Amino acid sequence: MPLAAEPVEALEEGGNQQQLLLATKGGPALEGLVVGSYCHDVLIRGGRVVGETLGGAAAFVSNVLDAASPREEEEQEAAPFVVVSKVGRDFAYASAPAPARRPPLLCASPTTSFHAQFSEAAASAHAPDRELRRVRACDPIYPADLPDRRFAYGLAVGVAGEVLPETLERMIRLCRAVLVDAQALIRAFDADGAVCHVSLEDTPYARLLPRVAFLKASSEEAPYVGVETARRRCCVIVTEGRDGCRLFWDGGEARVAPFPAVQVDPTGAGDSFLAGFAAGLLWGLPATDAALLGNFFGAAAVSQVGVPTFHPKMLQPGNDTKFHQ
Ligand SMILES: Nc1ncnc2c1ncn2[C@@H]1O[C@H](COP(=O)(O)OP(=O)(O)OP(=O)(O)O)[C@@H](O)[C@H]1O
Ligand SMILES: O[C@H]1[C@H](O)[C@@H](O)[C@H](O)[C@@H](O)[C@H]1O
Repeated sequence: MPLAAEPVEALEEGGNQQQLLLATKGGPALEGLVVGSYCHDVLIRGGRVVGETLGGAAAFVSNVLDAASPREEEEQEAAPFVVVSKVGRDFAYASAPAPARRPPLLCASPTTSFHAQFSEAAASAHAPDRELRRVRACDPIYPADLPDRRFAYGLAVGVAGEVLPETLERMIRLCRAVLVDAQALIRAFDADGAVCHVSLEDTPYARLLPRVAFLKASSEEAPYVGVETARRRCCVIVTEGRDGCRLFWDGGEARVAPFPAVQVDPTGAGDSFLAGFAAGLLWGLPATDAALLGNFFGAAAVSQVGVPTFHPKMLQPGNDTKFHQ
């Protein structure tokens, strides 16, 4: 499939409003561009550190895109996508599978690091179950850090404001269709590094929305995205934790059911969802079916601590799709 020289309208006109023209349809796999930094995650419960893991949406996304790429079992080749990520010399996970396959750019500043403070109270499906604090921040990702060539699709998945507006704009120019995680656009940090949100409309990213194919937000982020305005510019997906997700587009919406899971760590659920969704579109699925694949990977992510390990059998037909501890 030739790549468009200019950004194209990602949604088909008329007909199936949610079908993104991304699929390979049996042709060679299409190259993607994932932009967002790997980070260090420290998990804290009751004032005690209970885990230290590789984090950053780019790590979770890479993991899912590789797992979901259709390959012969004996073929060890990774899925075709590039990750543009920045870390410091203190980066502790250079040999973990995702960064080892797609190494980050090294900076003089330290690796972005988050402390996730989990509440003891059982969280509802839609309430935040952790407070995030950014304790260190690596450099932003600049437009010049992106490879100078065309990509079939792009995923803007910053965690700490590293995907600058001008970087997203360059992604839109380079990629035929761009999928964006709202957390890359609306996160702000108070004096202690606590994550808070700003209204998308008040950011320089807002004017780029009509050139974005899909915008994913968690239910906590959705009010800051302004779904009613955003859905007129692109397709908006709101993830609702254990309740699955909803898709909103201009003139319609759909709810997509979840997969049952035993949640042990919610980190990366949204990232894994978005990557599963993108993989579904690459498989040629309509958006609602792609969202079901997103729900599958979201459920898989919460069932393990940190970046999950997927067994190849998980994606085989007839697999029992319940995720247990
Ligand atoms: N407890 C759960 N059981 C089943 N599926 C879940 C559960 N939690 C999350 N998911 C799946 O993962 C998706 C994303 O989860 P969620 O809405 O919590 O995103 P998020 O808040 O962005 O996550 P995070 O910030 O932790 O990465 C959901 O739409 C759902 O498909
Ligand atoms: O590793 C996690 C993950 O990528 C989450 O999606 C993000 O919200 C956190 O900030 C990050 O620390």
